[in-house]
This record gives sequence, structure tokens and C-alpha cells, in this order.
Amino acid sequence: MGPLQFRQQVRSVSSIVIATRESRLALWQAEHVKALLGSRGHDVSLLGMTTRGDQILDRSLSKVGGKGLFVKELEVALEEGRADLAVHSLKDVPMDLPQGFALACVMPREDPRDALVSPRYDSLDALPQGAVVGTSSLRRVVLLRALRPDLRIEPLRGNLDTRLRKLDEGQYDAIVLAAAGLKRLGLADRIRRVFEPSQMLPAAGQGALGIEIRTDRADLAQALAPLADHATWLAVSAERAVSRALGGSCSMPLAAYATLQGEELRLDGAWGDPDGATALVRAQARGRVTTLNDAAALGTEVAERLRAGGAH
Ligand SMILES: NCc1[nH]cc(CCC(=O)O)c1CC(=O)O
Repeated sequence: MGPLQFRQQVRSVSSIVIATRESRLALWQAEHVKALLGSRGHDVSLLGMTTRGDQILDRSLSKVGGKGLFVKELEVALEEGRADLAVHSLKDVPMDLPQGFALACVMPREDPRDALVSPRYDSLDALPQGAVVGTSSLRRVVLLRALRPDLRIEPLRGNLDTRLRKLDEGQYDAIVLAAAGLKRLGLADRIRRVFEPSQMLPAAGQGALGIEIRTDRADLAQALAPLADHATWLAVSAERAVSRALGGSCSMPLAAYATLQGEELRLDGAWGDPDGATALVRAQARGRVTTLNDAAALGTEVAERLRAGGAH
């Protein structure tokens, strides 16, 4: 890269600060974006911070304010100008960002599937009657219950390393985690079986990273545009629209997963009653999409079908 080209690339944003949580996964994600921007000539540094979501480990997230707890403190840093951008697992990002914030881009998706991790058992089918499975995700609870009503599902919180440690200490026979996080941290060898989406439909946004900025930072939006993956962005826009239409919380017993084949987006949704009284509700739609709005419309359609089937 010649010096002239270099100067042009860094002219708009000379130095970029990434606000990040300090879990190993969050740091990996921030370092990943730092490296991508660095290779484009930007000077990037990280600002590590601990969020309320990281501190509260003894209660279920849905009870203490949802996954937005992981996002809010990073937004304060952006608001105050201490940082320029935040990298999020899109799964943890509320459907509607606060006034003044926006997703500047959605990056290519890692494996979107859930994975079974267990020291002893190779698959869900191999688990004995009444085995103890750890997860605190309502989505995983309702999907697991539909597959294996006999299992004892116990809460499991904490970052990836904490969850794996609790498994290794013998508190569970198996746990369910996102394959994406395990792969990013070099822990793919812990995966005993990945669930096909037809069996365990992923969460909206699972496996995808989003970069959040202030809406008044057009300079940054421009610098980040090359990091976007349009196919992933369309898919997750459809998925997030399902969630938004059903109330917008990311701690609902809701799954939404879209794949793009050419220009056709196929979107699947599933909703389960957390009290387990009724069977899973499933819905699907497909359509030609080119814009994020098209994708969101498909999401709204699936949400309506889920609602018609009893989701609320
Ligand atoms: N809710 C926690 C969370 N948020 C993002 C990931 C990693 C996977 C991803 O990037 O979607 C995980 C861990 C998990 O669900 O096992």
C-alpha cells in the first residue's frame, strides 16, 4: 500500500476506539474488528469495560433486564465520546437501538447452529432418561423440551469458560451452546454434535456480529462499510423483524433463522410456551429480497403466522 493511498484511507477517521466487554469472546470479537480495520490502514485501540450483564451471574437475564444489559454501558461510552464503536454478538442486541445509535454494519456469519457439549454423550439421543442439561436460554429450553420432554433442564449462566467449567465440574450431563462462540475461541473440539436448524432452530442473529455506532458518525459508517456482508445482513434483518414484531425482547422463547439462496430468502420461525402447556408453534415464509426492508417484511409475515398459531 503506497503512502498516498494510506493517507486517503485514514483521512476521515484517524484513530478508532472500540468499546468492548472483557469476556474472552467479546475480546476476540473486538480484536477481530481491530485487525480488519487495521489492515485497512486505521489506527485502532480497545477500551475494555465490565457491564452489568457480566456482573450479575446469579439470576436469569430475563429477570434482571434482558440481554440489553450487555449493551447499555458500551453505548454510554459511545455517547460520551470515550469510544467510537462497539462490536456485538447480534443475538444480544435489542431489536430497537436507543435514539442516536445504529448498526453500521453486519459482518459475515460464523456457524449459526447450536451445539451439544458433553463429557460423556455424543448426541441428544444418547442422553439417558432424565439427564440434566444446562441452558438459561428460553429458546433452548422450549426446543429441547419438544425434542426430549424427559430431560431435566437446569439454569446455566456465565461466559463460555464459566459454562464449560460448570459442565466439567459435573453439574450437568450436557450443555447447549452456540457453535459460533466455541469456534471463535478455538474450542470447537468441545462440540459433540451440532444441531441442524430443522431440529433446534437458532436465535435471531446467532453467529453474526454487528457494529454499533452513533448515528452522527457518518465518517465511521463509511470506514466500516467494507466490513459488511450483505447476505448476512439480509438474513438477520428478517430474523430480527420476527422478534421485533412479537415484542422485541431478546429473551423470548423464540427462534428465527433465515438463509439466502440467490435472491430468495427462506425464513423459519418457532415459538414455544415457556410454561410448556402447548406444543411448539412453527412458521415459514420465503420470498425474493434485495433490500433490508424486504427482508424485514418477510420477518413480519412469519411473526404474524406465529401469532396466528398462538405465539404471544
Ligand atoms: N447469549 C450469550 C451469547 N451471545 C453470543 C454468543 C456466541 C454466539 C453468537 O455470536 O451468536 C453467546 C454464547 C451462547 O449462546 O452460547
